[in-house]
Amino acid sequence: MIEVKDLCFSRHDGDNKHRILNQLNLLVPAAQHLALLGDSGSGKTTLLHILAGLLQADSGWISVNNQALSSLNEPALALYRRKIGLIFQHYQLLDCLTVKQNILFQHKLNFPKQAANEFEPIVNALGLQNKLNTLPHQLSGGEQQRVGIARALLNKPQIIFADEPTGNLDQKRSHQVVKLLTTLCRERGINLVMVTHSHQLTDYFDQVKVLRDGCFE
Ligand SMILES: Nc1ncnc2c1ncn2[C@@H]1O[C@H](COP(=O)(O)OP(=O)(O)OP(=O)(O)O)[C@@H](O)[C@H]1O
Repeated sequence: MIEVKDLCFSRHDGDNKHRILNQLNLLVPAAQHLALLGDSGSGKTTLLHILAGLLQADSGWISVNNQALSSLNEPALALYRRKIGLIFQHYQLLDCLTVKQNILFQHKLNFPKQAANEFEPIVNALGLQNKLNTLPHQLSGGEQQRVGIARALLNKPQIIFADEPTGNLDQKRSHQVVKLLTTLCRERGINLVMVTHSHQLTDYFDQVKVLRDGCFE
């Protein structure tokens, strides 16, 4: 569950202060899925980064699974970030590693002593079983994004934040990827917050919010 109250965040551009998020409120109940829309520059990525513990809010209150983010010190924040999955528009795969190595990489870093038991079911669900020894540049955009989703899911995240994961895909592939992502998250009870520019993809979500002038419409 994600709760946000009166969240404010500004960027400084020289002497100018630019308010990006202004008294923002949000509630995403446990296991629910939120689609986050808004014009370019409206602050979607900024909000995602604050919720992921990558940026610090100026003021306001954020609670994720009953844990107040502002109360976490740096080691606790690092632990928090381990429990979330991040999916990016540009996939962020390591080009010198195979698909299998890419999917396992973060799990090995986060849980060096644990077996990746979910590897096979996740790879099969995403239809990647025949691509495991392939390098990322030999894959289509949709396939690369499925590798990004597999990598995020393997860490057994409580929450996934996805920043325009279909930004580089055509309409058909976008629907395939979002359908897979939402289905796999639902099966696992994972909260999902996905930034998108596409209103056509919002049918897969429980909630749709549009950012404008620093708060939701
Ligand atoms: N590192 C930064 N330094 C200064 N300003 C920034 C920085 N990153 C983003 N901004 C500004 O903050 C505002 C919100 O940016 P953000 O990336 O959150 O928007 P967005 O809604 O995700 O946009 P898009 O849909 O184009 O990705 C924009 O005006 C942007 O120019």
